Formats: sequence, structure tokens, C-alpha cells
Amino acid sequence: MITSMVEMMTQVGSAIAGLMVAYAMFKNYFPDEFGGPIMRYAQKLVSFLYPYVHITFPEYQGDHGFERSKAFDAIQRYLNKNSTKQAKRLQANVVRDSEAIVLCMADHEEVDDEYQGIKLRWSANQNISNRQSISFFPREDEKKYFKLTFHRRHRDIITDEYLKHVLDEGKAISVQERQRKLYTNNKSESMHWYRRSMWSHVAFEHPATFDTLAMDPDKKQEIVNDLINFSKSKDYYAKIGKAWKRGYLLFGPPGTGKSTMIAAMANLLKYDVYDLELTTVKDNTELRKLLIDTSSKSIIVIEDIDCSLDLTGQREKKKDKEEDDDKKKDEEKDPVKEKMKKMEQENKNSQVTLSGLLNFIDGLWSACGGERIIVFTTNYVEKLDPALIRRGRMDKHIELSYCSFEAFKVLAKNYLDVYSHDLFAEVGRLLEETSMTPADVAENLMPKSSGEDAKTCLMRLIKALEEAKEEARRKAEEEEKQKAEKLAKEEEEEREKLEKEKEKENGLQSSENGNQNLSNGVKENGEATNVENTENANGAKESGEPIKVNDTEDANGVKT
Ligand SMILES: Nc1ncnc2c1ncn2[C@@H]1O[C@H](COP(=O)(O)OP(=O)(O)OP(=O)(O)O)[C@@H](O)[C@H]1O
Ligand SMILES: [Mg+2]
Repeated sequence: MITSMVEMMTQVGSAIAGLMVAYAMFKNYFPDEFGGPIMRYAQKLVSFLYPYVHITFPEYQGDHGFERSKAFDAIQRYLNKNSTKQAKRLQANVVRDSEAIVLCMADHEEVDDEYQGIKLRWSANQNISNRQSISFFPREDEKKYFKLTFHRRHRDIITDEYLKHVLDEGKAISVQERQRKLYTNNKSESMHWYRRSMWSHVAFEHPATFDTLAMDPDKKQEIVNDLINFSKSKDYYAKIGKAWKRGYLLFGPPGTGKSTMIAAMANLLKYDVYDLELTTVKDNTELRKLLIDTSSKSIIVIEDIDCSLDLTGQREKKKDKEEDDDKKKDEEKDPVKEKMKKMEQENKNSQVTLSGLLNFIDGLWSACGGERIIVFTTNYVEKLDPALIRRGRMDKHIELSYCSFEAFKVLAKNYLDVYSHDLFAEVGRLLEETSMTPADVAENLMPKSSGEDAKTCLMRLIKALEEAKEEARRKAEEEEKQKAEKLAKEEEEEREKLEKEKEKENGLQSSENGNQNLSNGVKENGEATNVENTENANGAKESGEPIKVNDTEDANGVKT
């Protein structure tokens, strides 16, 4: 049916060409007054005989034809996916930003498409100019374009709906196939006027996926569902009046898979990753600029948020030396402060504040259209400012913890291709008794030479787990001992203190007695003295004779 249609169209086409020649001759011989009405009738005749509409989509557009048309790209992807199976002659193209070779129909090839029962035809064409010119731009002479042909009665539905459908699908395919990028922010000093972007990028090729991520399967599924739901919720976010963004906080000890999960997220959603190093950002203004410079469909990552920023929002570092010394002792014990201090020393001129970061997350951030995910990671969630991680900023908090038995099974599958083994039970028991990060489990499971089989690797893991358990026991014992020693020391100190206090009290009492004796004016030789003479303070009477006191405080008269 389509073939006969095409034949008919070809015939009609040549008839029209004949008509045009006739019209050109006619124009030469007849005055212009006759030309207008005759032309109108001729057009009516043409449209009566030839009811098809053409739309062309040139590869280059713009005033000078230098700008590559996005529509052309999208149509190319769309046709590649939907219609190239019909084409017999194909052309392999490496399209910019694509991970794979894209097959397109060759020039002058035609393919059919169908939309809501309407038949359409696409053809790839090329205009080759006859001009003998040398051009720097090859496209000046070769003008490629796609041509869409359809019946004029479908005009509305094609122009209103079908074209949008093609462009949307084409764009979605190019997002799926594009080469994704990992961006890192440039140090502000190394930025130059000629380098417009604040980010440098490399191809993002991290192999992690949620399949290879070792964690509790239910929790994993929940995260995957959450991400997919987010990526499909454009209309929903618009409806509820919320910016299309979502924040994730990943926390847990080192080596539990936080960075791996970010890579898995990017691979799942086919997003770019922007790895934001806060400590190289000069100030809040620069932070905002960096954000504006990110593209849609991206994950913005700030790793180790607790170390990147003074979370109290005060970055004043001119503290008293004494105060510093006082704190030193505490900081040595506190790994966050220790790490933060190191970072601060390295980046003395970073002025990003907590409020700057909060604005980054919800202020301007909301104004940027397009889907974006922001991920913070930290080893110490409890140290973070609650304002930073409240829902709405960090919508989902995900804890990555020590390796569970379920997580171990994923690692065994990844590293050894083993789904079950006699030694699994032993590993499961040991994992319950001791804490080991997935990174350590993975390291033990990885065959160290080509000859190592699953059993050897599992045995190595069991040995490592037993050692870890023993180490933990020793450590606990040591801690217990230290605690007991500390307690004993404290008790001893307390006792000594009490004793000292007692002694002091006694001493005080005896000196008080001395004073009283003195004030009672007792002489060793037993003679009563006149207390007015205080210099005879040591005078104490042993004879037991009553003493004569002039003073009114004689009530305490003590005999020794
Ligand atoms: N849950 C996991 N699943 C699979 N592999 C893991 C997992 N956790 C850790 N690994 C392995 O351990 C290595 C280190 O993990 P990763 O870098 O993701 O840890 P992290 O939590 O980001 O640590 P840090 O807090 O130090 O940044 C990874 O290369 C990965 O191979
Ligand atoms: Mg990490």
C-alpha cells in the first residue's frame, strides 16, 4: 500500500514538475495581471492532486547555518530506535556525547512510522550544492535533512502531537545513551577568564550498580524504588509546587559503600555526577555560581560533609593559644575535630558557611529547573547540624553499616560466583558476632591468584573474621581493664582527697584549739597571764588551774 502510494507520489511529482515548467513559460508570455489568479488556481489544482504535506528538518540551522539542530539529533535517535530495522542501507555514526555507535539510515533511504493508526514516512536526504567552492565547514555544501511526509488531513495531530512525541522520545534516548560525566569543581585560583565552566569533567565510567551493592535486599529495593519514583515524578513535583529535587544523606563507618552507592545511583538513573569539594570553594557566592553551572539530570555530591565545613557556621580561627591548647586534648580524642582541623589548615581561605550551604540546598537550588539529586556523606551523622539534615533538605537518610549475612551473600556472588556453600553458615555466625565492613569482607573474598578457589577465599574470610573477633574481644578487655583502672584511680583519688580534707579539718581543729588555748591565755608554767598580750600565744597551762580572762570570749576556756 505504501509502495503504491510512493509510486503515485512520484508520478504526481513529475506531473507537478511539468506544470511548473509550463507555468514558467506562461509567465514569460503573459502579463502579470493574469499571473495572480492563474497561480492561485494552479496551487488549488496541485493540492487537489497531491494531498501530502512535507516537513523538513535540516541538520544545521540559525542565521548562518552553523548551529546544529537539536531536533535533527532527536529525530535521528528516534528513527534509529524505531525505524532503522526497516532500512536496508545504514550509516554508522559516532554521535557526540554518546557511549555507543549510532546507526542511522543512509541518505535517500526511507522508513515508515505509524502514530495512532496514521501512516507517515521519513526520508533522509542531502542537498549537494553544485557550487565550486572550498569551504571550511563541510556542511555548507552538504546539507542533510530529514523529511517527513503525511496526508494533509492529519496535519493537526502530526504537528501538535506526533512531532512532540518524536522529539521527547529522541531526547530521552540520547540521555540514555549519552556518555555520562564526572565533574569536579575547579579551584577558584586556577579559574581563568577564558575557561568559562567552573567544573572540569572526565567520562564517568564507574561500574557499580545496585546489583553489585552489598546490603540488605529490602532496604536496597526501597532505595531503588525511591530513586525511580523520583525520576518519573516531574508532573507530581510540579503539582505539589516543589522543586524537582531530592536530598539523600548517606552515613556509616568508612568502607561501608557510601561512595559506591552514589555511583550505583548515577548508573541507575543515568545521571551525571558533580563531586563538589567544598573546601576549595572560596565563598558562598562561588558556591551559588557552581550550582547554577550544573546541568539537569545530575547528582551533586558533597562527601564527608562533617569535615568540609565548620558546622557551627563560625569559621573564626583566631582563637587564643591557651584555649587551643586546652582543646587540643579533646580534639585528639575526637576524630571529626581532628580531621576538620587538618582540613581547615589546608584551606584557610574557604569562607563557605553553614547558612551558605543551606541556601545552596534550598534557596537558589529550587529555582533551577530539571531533576537534581543532592547527596551528602558522612561518617559521623550525630555531629551534623540538625538544620542541615532535616527532611526537605535531606529527604532520605540511609545508613550503611557493617556487613550483614545478606550483604555477604551479594559479595560472594560478585567476587566468587558462589550462591551457597557449606562455609556460609560459619561466616553468617561470625558476622553476627563481629563487625566487619563490606570493604574488608570484599578484600578477603577476592581471589589473590588465579588458582584460588571459593573455599580458599571463604576460609580466608573466616580466619579474618575470627581474628577480628579476637581483636575485638581483646580490645573490649583492654577497655574494660582501662575502665577499671580509671575507676580505681578515681576512687583512690577520691579517698586521698577525703583523707586530706579530714586531715585539714583535724589540723584546723587542733589549730583552733591552739588558738582557743591561746586566747584563754594558758601559760606552761601554770601562771595566769593577761590575754591582752597576744604575743604569748603559745602559753598554755598544764597545771589545771583556772585562768583569769579579761576577754568576754572566756566561755570556751579549755584546760589541757
Ligand atoms: N556495600 C558494599 N557493596 C559492595 N562493595 C562495597 C560495599 N562497601 C564497600 N565496598 C567495597 O569497598 C570499597 C570502599 O567502599 P566505599 O568507597 O564505597 O566506602 P565509603 O563508605 O565511601 O567509605 P568512606 O567513608 O571512607 O568514604 C569499594 O571499592 C567497594 O569495592
Ligand atoms: Mg567514600
